[in-house]
Amino acid sequence: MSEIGSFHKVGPKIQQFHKDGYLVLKGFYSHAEVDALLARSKRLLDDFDTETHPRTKFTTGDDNHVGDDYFLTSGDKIRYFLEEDAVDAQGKLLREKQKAVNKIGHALHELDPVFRQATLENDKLKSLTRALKFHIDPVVPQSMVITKQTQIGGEVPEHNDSTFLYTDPPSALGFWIALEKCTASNGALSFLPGSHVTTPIIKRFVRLGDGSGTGFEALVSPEVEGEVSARPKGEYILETCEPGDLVLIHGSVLHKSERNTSPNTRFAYTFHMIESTASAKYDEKNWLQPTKEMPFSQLFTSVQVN
Ligand SMILES: O=C(O)CCC(=O)C(=O)O
Ligand SMILES: [Fe+2]
Repeated sequence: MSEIGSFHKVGPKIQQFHKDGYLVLKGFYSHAEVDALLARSKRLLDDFDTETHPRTKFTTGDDNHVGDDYFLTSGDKIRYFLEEDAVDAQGKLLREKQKAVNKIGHALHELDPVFRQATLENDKLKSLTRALKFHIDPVVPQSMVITKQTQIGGEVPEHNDSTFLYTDPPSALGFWIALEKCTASNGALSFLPGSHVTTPIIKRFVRLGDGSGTGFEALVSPEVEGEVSARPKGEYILETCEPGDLVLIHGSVLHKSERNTSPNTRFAYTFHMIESTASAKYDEKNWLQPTKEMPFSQLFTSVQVN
């Protein structure tokens, strides 16, 4: 049964979301939508130009800065990030390009018509977001396709998303859509239920002061950090998914995914929302910054225009 349409009937599910910090909505996206998103993802991989990519183009010097810049300026573009084990120290690709990309980001929702349709122009998604009452004026700052390639698909270590999209107070909410079957062996997501309540956001991922590179900055003093970062109780739950399942991820819930050691890729489309009212201040140190040409995309606004 697909959990679509009248989301108001799934009040208990919203309670579940608030209790666990995440919620799996089976079949939220239709087969046709998933097929279109998957086909488009593959098309984007075909379009990947290795000649101009900082990790693989011919270079005689230290290209770390170029790599950082490629990442830091990707917020309003469609760019490609490689699997660690797909490229050697000389920048030579060790497998064909379509099987070497770890993720594509970060403005698919804005620039690509198929992803735009699934995100900003999706009424079902808007109804869901309204029903969640998580944001008053939600904006989508970023989107990605994560491919988790066969055999070498990198693990995503334990984290919470508000560390990466910090607002004060935290307001990030992740939308993660399985485009392929996700199992224990190809790196399905797992979650620590309830950790969004017990685990405060104690650091944020920032652009470094000199404008190059990124790092973590503590939000609490070192003495307090020891106390609040103590292991939260409980066991991780692995959430296997079918194509079209949508997982809502609270910005403070701990989650992760293991390396894909299997012969099957694990394509997923993921985007985030944050609050854009003055009461949730977007941090100017965040790695991702809106540009004049492309401010963060509004999903809907509480301001009535009529
Ligand atoms: O797809 C993954 O393995 C990790 C995704 C994730 O952490 C997210 O979308 O917030
Ligand atoms: Fe995440």
